Amino acid sequence: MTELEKLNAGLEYDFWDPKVDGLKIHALEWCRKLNAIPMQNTEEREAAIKSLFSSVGENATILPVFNCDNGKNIHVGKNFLTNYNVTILDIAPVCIGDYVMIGPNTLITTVNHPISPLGRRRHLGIAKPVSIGNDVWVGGNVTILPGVSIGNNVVIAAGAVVTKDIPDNCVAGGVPAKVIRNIENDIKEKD
Ligand SMILES: CC(=O)SCCNC(=O)CCNC(=O)[C@H](O)C(C)(C)COP(=O)(O)OP(=O)(O)OC[C@H]1O[C@@H](n2cnc3c(N)ncnc32)[C@H](O)[C@@H]1OP(=O)(O)O
Repeated sequence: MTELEKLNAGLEYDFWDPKVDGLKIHALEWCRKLNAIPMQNTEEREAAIKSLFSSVGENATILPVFNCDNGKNIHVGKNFLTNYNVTILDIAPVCIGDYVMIGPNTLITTVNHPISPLGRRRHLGIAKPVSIGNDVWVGGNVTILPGVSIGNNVVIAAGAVVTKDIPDNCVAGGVPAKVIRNIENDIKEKD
């Protein structure tokens, strides 16, 4: 198996492998372009977001500085908003629904490194997908860890570290994040 095949199979891979490392080039180039486009050039920014991501719905707003690791592993629905300094390490797929807002300085990471120092000296990584449902507000300074699924109609409180799945219809917060309270979904068909 090549290192890329191992990565895509969810196995440990060598992140120094040139083909694995090469995935960053597209992201670095398009993040640099997107971050440099003035905010008032809406159409140019939307075109850059489309080039950066695998898929994105209408009305995407991404404030600078945005960074990601591949871009083509990011799938986003409509009405997506990220505030300043959001980072998505999309070594594995990151699937985000409709009407999702992400607060400043938030990190979504799909990648872990071994706990063993020998594994880290061998530059091993392991990637697991992250998914976020519809109508989710992720507050500022949140960290979402590899393999986590967040349901629909969820608020992640500022500063949370989300280590495990979060169900639908709740506010979750803390380190590690736990459900703080359940909330109603007041969305109707016409909304
Ligand atoms: C897209 C953007 O740009 S977002 C802009 C950036 N803004 C932010 O990041 C703000 C995020 N907002 C928060 O974190 C808010 O505290 C909210 C939305 C989670 C408040 O949610 P509510 O359900 O109304 O919480 P409420 O204020 O009633 O507090 C409920 C409990 O949760 C606790 N709590 C509230 N916020 C947090 C938090 N960030 N972390 C941990 N616990 C929290 C409260 O202390 C309280 O605990 P208690 O019952 O023991 O007293």
